[in-house]
Amino acid sequence: MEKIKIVIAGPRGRMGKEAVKLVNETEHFQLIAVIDHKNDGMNLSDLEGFSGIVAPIYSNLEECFNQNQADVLIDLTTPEVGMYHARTALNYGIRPVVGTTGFTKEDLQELNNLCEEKGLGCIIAPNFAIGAILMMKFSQMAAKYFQDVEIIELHHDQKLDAPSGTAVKTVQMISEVRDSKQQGHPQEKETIQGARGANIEGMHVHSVRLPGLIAHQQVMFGADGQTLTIRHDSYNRASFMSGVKVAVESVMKLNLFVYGLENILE
Ligand SMILES: NC(=O)c1ccc[n+]([C@@H]2O[C@H](COP(=O)([O-])OP(=O)(O)OC[C@H]3O[C@@H](n4cnc5c(N)ncnc54)[C@H](O)[C@@H]3O)[C@@H](O)[C@H]2O)c1
Ligand SMILES: O=C(O)C1=N[C@H](C(=O)O)CCC1
Repeated sequence: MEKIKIVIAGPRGRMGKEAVKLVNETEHFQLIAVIDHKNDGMNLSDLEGFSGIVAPIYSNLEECFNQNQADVLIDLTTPEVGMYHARTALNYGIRPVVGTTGFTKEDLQELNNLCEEKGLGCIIAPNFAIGAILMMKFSQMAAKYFQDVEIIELHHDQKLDAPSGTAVKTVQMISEVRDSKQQGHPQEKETIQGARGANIEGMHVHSVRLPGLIAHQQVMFGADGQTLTIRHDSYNRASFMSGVKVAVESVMKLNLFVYGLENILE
């Protein structure tokens, strides 16, 4: 079987390190280069923690793509950088698998259009953990029967974006089945701004940031005399890697834009 040639952007990050390990340990994957805004011209194997993992380091994405024939770009960086990387990859005929969160609706639309124009696949996955995908799907199922919902997402305190990509995706999935509803008391007033969290499509999203956490979300539904809580917890970043693997394998067979791993899992 021909190996899938992969470039990873953000290899020294918390997720990037796990992705390097995954690609390095997967027989039909080949790490051909990495994108890092530091260490340009060095080799990954020269850096602490990557002993024996040979891949040239580029700070310039175009230079990397001009010098290496990649199939897939895995991006695990920051929203602005990730958007630029995904757009550039598609322009080079390379399929992006993006775990980076914080993309806007306009960003997603732009990538969708670019995929159509180029006839290429691209996967944007706000959460790669299979359990998180199920948590979102179960929440979507529950929302058919419970209209009142609040989302509490909890992450480590080094996270840059709020609300989380998973929370935004959960709102989107629930709004596909939930009639619009103004929740809470019609005359409710925040005496301190932000007390009710973010309001996305009429659903309140509360973002908790604490050291000790990794990635967690609970979706709470309420109805007369009962509540239902659906919760998922990631306790380490290895929990995301089976999803990254599936996404890389799937994107090679795709010629369209996919937002959310639930769309490719069987
Ligand atoms: N989809 C998922 O399942 C999932 C899971 C965890 C994290 N995330 C998201 O992935 C992203 C990364 O998370 P993290 O915890 O690894 O963050 P991190 O801060 O540990 O890593 C980000 C890395 O990006 C690098 N970087 C920044 N600018 C760059 C550039 N121009 N070129 C190359 N590299 C650059 C940084 O040096 C850093 O090493 C975040 O957006 C986070 O929300 C998604
Ligand atoms: O660590 C993070 O940052 C995570 N971000 C994702 C999100 O924004 O939903 C989910 C997984 C961890």
